[in-house]
Amino acid sequence: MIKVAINGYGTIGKRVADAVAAQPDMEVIGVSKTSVSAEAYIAKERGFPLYIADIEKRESFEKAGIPVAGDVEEMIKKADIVVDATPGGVGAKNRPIYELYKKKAIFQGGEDADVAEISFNAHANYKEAIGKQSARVVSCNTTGLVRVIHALDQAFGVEKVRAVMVRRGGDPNDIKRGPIDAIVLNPVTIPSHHGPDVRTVLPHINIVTLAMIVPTTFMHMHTVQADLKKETTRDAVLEVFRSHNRIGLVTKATKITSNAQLREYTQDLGRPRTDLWENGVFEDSVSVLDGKEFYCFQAIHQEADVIPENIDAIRALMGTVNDPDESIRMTNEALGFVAI
Ligand SMILES: NC(=O)C1=CN([C@@H]2O[C@H](COP(=O)(O)OP(=O)(O)OC[C@H]3O[C@@H](n4cnc5c(N)ncnc54)[C@H](OP(=O)(O)O)[C@@H]3O)[C@@H](O)[C@H]2O)C=CC1
Ligand SMILES: O=C(OP(=O)(O)O)[C@H](O)COP(=O)(O)O
Repeated sequence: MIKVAINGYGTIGKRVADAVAAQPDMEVIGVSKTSVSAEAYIAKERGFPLYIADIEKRESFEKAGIPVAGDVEEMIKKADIVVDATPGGVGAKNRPIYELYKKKAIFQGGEDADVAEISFNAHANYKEAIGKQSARVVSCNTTGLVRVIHALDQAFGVEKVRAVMVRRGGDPNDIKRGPIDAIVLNPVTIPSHHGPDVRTVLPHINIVTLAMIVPTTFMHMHTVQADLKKETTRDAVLEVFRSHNRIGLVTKATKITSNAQLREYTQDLGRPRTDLWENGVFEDSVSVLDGKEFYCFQAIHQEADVIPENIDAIRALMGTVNDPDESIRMTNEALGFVAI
């Protein structure tokens, strides 16, 4: 069993912990926080040993009825691999301790690309990540873009991509950013950082992205346009998406045309935390004009789509599964999901 520590038991960390616990070949040996909050009680309820960044705070946790297993350094020593899910930029500050104890480490998209040896997406570069000491799972928007661009590139070749990220203003529980009532060009300059971030995984892709932030919390929404190298048809593209295990299709029959309705749908499907781990491509939006111009809308659940990628990154770095398709299958099966 791979011993996994999750350093940062927050929006992403708590989802990664549950996903690790569901896998047949790995276990959570500890999670960490800096202060008592709701997630500390969830970690206790799940039976995950809780470690804390500042051991001086042990009394505050124990007064709150939360047992403390030790400090973060002790957790790191016990692990084979650490998933760092601390706030953006904190991961880079934690890297030296992972290096000190020679622990493999997975970072998240809020870190700069140079935090790790490779920027990771299971479908795009799992084999290049095998055995590496560190990886950065690219952020939710980049994960969503890489999945659809890589699928199109493999099937038809991609000349260039132009995409717009309409990003959520904050996560549902992230009241620090609300209430929100504005459409913020973010950044107002073009391109946004997403294009260069896609190229950390797919360096050959000619891509320009634009981004803004809007008053919603449920999911991001992308418009994706790609010039394909080979002539194709809408049906052929839909077939590629239908056969991809992390690209879902929001079908015409559901009458879903928004992130809110899609969240309701994942809730009714019984997904844990209503998580949409796959891309939510709107079937009716999939278009191929003049045989080579591809367009679509896709919803990206920011809290969820990076979670299976973290699991596959664990297997790749640990070198326990060399076939990306086998790892992806194991991960999806253990999470109990088939792409919508
Ligand atoms: N939220 C999202 O939609 C997405 C986030 N990401 C990326 O994932 C990473 C984590 O983001 P997110 O989960 O939203 O962040 P959260 O703020 O939800 O969680 C951060 C967690 O890290 C803990 N923490 C903070 N500092 C330390 C420290 N020094 N040592 C140990 N633990 C610490 C916090 O504990 P405490 O609360 O007790 O302080 C909290 O549990 C970021 O890089 C982000 O960019 C990527 C895709 C989507
Ligand atoms: O939108 C996201 O990152 P990205 O736009 O850099 O891909 C993630 O959801 C994290 O966003 P946040 O930094 O607003 O929490």
